Amino acid sequence: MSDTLTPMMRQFMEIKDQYPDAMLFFRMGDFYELFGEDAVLASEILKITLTSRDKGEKKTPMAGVPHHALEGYLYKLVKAGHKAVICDQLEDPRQAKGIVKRGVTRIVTPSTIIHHDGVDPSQHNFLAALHGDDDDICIALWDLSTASVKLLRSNREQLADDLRRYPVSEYLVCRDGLLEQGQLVQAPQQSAADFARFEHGHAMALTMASAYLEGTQLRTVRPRSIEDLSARELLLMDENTCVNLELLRNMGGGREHTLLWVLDRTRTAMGGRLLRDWMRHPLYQQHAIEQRLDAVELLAGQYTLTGSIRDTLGRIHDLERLINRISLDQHKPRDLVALRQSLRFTQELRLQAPHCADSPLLQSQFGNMEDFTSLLDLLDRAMCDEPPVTVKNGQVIRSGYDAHLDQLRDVRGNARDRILHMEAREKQATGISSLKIRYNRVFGYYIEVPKTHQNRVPAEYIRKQTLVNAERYVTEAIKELETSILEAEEQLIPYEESIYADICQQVLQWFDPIINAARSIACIDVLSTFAEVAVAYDYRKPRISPDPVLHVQGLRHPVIEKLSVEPFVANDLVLNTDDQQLMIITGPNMAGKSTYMRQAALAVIMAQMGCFVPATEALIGLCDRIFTRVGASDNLVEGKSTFMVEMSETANILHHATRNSLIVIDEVGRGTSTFDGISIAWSVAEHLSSQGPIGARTLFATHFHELTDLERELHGVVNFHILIRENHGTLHFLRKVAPGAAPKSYGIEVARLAQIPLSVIERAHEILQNLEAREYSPEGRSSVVHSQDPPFLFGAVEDPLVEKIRGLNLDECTPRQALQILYELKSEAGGSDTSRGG
Ligand SMILES: Nc1ncnc2c1ncn2[C@@H]1O[C@H](COP(=O)(O)OP(=O)(O)OP(=O)(O)O)[C@@H](O)[C@H]1O
Repeated sequence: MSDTLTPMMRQFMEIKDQYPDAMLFFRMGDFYELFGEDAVLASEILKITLTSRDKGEKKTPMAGVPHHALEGYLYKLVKAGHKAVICDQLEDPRQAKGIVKRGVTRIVTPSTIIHHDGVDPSQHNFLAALHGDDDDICIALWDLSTASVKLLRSNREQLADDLRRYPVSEYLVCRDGLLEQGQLVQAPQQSAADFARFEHGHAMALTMASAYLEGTQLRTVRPRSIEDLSARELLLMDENTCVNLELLRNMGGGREHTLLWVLDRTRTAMGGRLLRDWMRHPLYQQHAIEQRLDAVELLAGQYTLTGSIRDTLGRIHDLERLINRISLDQHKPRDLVALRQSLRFTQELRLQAPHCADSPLLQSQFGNMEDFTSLLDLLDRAMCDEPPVTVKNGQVIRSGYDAHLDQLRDVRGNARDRILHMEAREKQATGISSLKIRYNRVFGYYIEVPKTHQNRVPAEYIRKQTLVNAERYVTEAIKELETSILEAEEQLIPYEESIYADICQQVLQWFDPIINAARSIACIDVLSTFAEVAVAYDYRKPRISPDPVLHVQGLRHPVIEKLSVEPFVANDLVLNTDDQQLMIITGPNMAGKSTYMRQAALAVIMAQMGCFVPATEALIGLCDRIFTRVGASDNLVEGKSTFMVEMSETANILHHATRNSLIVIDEVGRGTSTFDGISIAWSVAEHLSSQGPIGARTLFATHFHELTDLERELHGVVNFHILIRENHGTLHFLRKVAPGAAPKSYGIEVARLAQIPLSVIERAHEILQNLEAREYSPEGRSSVVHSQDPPFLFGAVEDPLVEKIRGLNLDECTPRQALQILYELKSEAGGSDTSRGG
């Protein structure tokens, strides 16, 4: 290290050397300063002024941010992919002998930023730790800001898909190659004792995550709740299905026009996060679902009660994150004020418990909220109403809370009065009316007497300084006064800080009750949101059945009915695993096939979340999984063609669906030749049918009319179509689903609607007639279905080979000639045998 460095820069370099890969924020007075390359980079990313430091060493670039604005800047840096190290002053600079002692207090990475400026209130912010081999990967998703963990299991094939569903901002892996963006960390030798109750893989993943977090927080970090999703009975949906149904995100990745967009009227941040959890993981347990539905029913039926519950909820801050910030020592005095307000309204919420006695779920949620009277009493007595941003500015603790603090404030606050009082006393005692008590930094307080009154100065005055026109003195009394004022000033802030820290400690004794209350508040928020939405949009309570049935009357699509300019047309739906197990749905493009099928899946998801459904009546048989094969979006990023995506999605369904699943197939086999496509669609339908190995409730939309023949072939397959009225070549979409197959496909009419040139439309009609002439056998059965005479797409064009065969006179051929002819024919047809004859 260079000898020319100042002691402070030497201290900086020593710390920086330990964290070469991070940007070091070095506390100096009211600023956090960055030096060297860190400063240059920070000035670019944070748009802050770059200056330079030029004290005894060569010029060093420097940039700084005010300490009170640190969190916002950290958030920006971390978002830009950097890691920040915070180095604080560990002692009061006024007390410091020589250079102020400094040390690293925390390290900030994407998953460890917990300040409200830096985290989305409606989302978790997870660190994902992965442990295991390709076949069995155990994952711990740890949200430091809420002290909660979710455990999942996955495998190599599904990993990316499983992780995509959660807001993860950092990944840890125990071995290379497990996940591309994962940071490699050393696998633990053994799991931490706290996690020993979990099975090995999860215990190891938890240990990896806790070691990493403790390394950033420089303190013990423990989760307060660990939920093992792999052990819960939940309705499973892969990420594809969530995207296809636009549950939380629309196809473009945004929140607009999703189911979440319709449902999210939560009033608290905690409720917002829980709603997303419930949407990702609807239940698969009749009793638990019914408990939620009963709670929603009670709330939906009591308008005034629910209104007042929701008003109260609206005043509760993010208790979960507040208490975690306090526990990780990253809080401001205003957080305690927010906590106080939130607890006050939590108390108010508790008063509603008796009105919710008929719902066991609501009762248990209210039961989990402790009485916070004594904590509130402490916060009321201790905390000012509007404390400043930091405790360093004082005025955080209310007067009357601590007698000594009041006394110190008194001494400082009354200093001016006491001086004026002393001045008046001295004037009177000496009879010098021009005597003044003044202050300067060299002498402190002193008495100034004009030269003209020197003869009246009492003997106990001690001369300190002579000016041209005046003399300055001190007295024992003035020294005492000064000492008490300065002492009070010096003691005041540290003393107030110590009281504040003590209050935080007392608050932390309530950590568990506050977290429990936060979770209950979240649950009450979501249930009352469901109630509000049910009333607002006329959703009804579904009945839940363990049998694989789906009977819905007047079913609507929750999103489209809100967006549609035309009145939404409701439809009925009956599905079971017996006589109506697989619905083949036909109808022109734009008729409403996708909408009808998606609304069925959404109704099941909503019901199993515990939400009422957009229907007049619904009997929902529990679904273990929902599968969708929808649309044909190229996944070029992953290098898969439209057809490949279609086929992988279909394969996934065929491998994993059970009799209790719900399957939505919106066309399959489109991205290949017609015959291949029909054949694939046909055999997929057979496999899914009740005669096949799966037999799940299935909605199957197709433009292949051939598939409607399945109704005659397989028990349980039923044709439905969407009604259309055709008037002089113009199509009217009636949106009504009716039994039977669509009479025709109307593709060309829809093409006309889309403004395809008339000449092309007319030619298409001609070609269609050609095709239709050959499509059906004389008995009216599809030729494709029965593999007789596959239709020629463009009329009867004779193959020259056929012509040649027809022209042969076999009676005049020797066997050798016949063989020769056969070789020739084969070679013309593209075969590779060589002729042996002459
Ligand atoms: N029941 C309904 N009531 C009112 N409008 C509807 C209804 N169903 C569908 N629509 C409207 O029609 C549009 C097209 O519907 P949808 O995408 O379901 O058609 P589709 O038959 O699946 O078409 P394609 O075969 O081209 O995929 C929807 O975006 C919606 O605006």
